Amino acid sequence: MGKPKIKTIGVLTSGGDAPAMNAAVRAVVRIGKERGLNVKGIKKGYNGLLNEEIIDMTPKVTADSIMRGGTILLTARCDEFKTEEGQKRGAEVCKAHGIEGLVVIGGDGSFQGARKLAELGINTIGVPGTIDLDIACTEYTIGFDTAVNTAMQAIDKIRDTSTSHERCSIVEVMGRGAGYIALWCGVATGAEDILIPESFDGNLPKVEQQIIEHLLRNRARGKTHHLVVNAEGVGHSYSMAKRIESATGIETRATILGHMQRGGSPTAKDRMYASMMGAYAVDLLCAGKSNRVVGYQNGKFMDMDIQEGLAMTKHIDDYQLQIAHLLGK
Ligand SMILES: Nc1ncnc2c1ncn2[C@@H]1O[C@H](COP(=O)(O)OP(=O)(O)OP(=O)(O)O)[C@@H](O)[C@H]1O
Ligand SMILES: O=P(O)(O)OC[C@H]1O[C@](O)(CO)[C@@H](O)[C@@H]1O
Ligand SMILES: [Mg+2]
Repeated sequence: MGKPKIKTIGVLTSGGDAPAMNAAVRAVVRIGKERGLNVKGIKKGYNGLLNEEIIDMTPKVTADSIMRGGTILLTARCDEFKTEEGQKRGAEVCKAHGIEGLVVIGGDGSFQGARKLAELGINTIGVPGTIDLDIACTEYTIGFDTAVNTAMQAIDKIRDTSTSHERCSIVEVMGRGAGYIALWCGVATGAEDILIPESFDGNLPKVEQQIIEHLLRNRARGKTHHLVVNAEGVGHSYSMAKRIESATGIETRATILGHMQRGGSPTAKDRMYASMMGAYAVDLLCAGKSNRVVGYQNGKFMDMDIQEGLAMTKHIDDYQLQIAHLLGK
């Protein structure tokens, strides 16, 4: 690889944190150094950019971070950056600190900000970091694998006690408007019902009635537990539990797993893919690229225009849905 034209790049994490964001940051720092670049770390996402919370990144700063959850750069959501003034100021801060290229590790919202910075002359590359897996241009996002495994382990535990008490349990998992975490956890824990926003038409009484009938059928067959994995995009787990209990007389409990799904030591897959994606982003910047998002498709890391990537829509595979349903029957 020839000598890159740019000398200094920045890296930030934005939106909800995701396990293995640290691996991506570490790769940006180490591969950046390898390519002869200065690397600056911007703390607290776009918030820290606007407040100029910028530090020099050396391999020492990222030492002992690859196995840690969260993000050593901290993260935030920043409404000011959604405004034109905020974005202009962000680009000015980059220029004032000599940051010619920027790696933004975050979700779809963060990529909107990255696109604006690219329009304002900062070479910007997005790296998909979100547990939700809700970015259409990539089959993998940093943190999803760890989050699914964390949620799966929690649900296994709930299933133990639910079976002992012969209860019905509803477990609500994260994912925002996407049902990937629910689908994966549901299949992986042998859930009887999996509720995801992609196949939810808004008719809650209908869904509850289906669960009630399924639960009663299973009880008649002698099944001692009934596990429902519900995506937060469907929600209403507590009220659902109350209505199921009063309709069936079977004790029903709801658990919302919440932020524990975003923490914890990342899986090997997340560490590996995040490392590759962080490195890939640096190499795109070295090649003079901007306004690109790194992805993983058909077994390969790739990149595409951010706008194009954001315009794509993602669908949960029909076959997977159908099989998930049959497995829980
Ligand atoms: N339209 C936009 N224009 C500019 N910046 C944006 C835009 N939308 C979001 N951002 C910036 O990106 C930040 C993170 O966005 P958001 O809260 O949607 O999370 P995300 O990156 O999608 O990650 P996750 O969904 O995993 O939490 C926002 O707080 C804001 O600073
Ligand atoms: O941490 P916050 O701001 O409550 O955001 C929670 C949201 O962030 C995510 O964890 C990641 O996008 C979603 O699954 C969830 O809806
Ligand atoms: Mg998002």
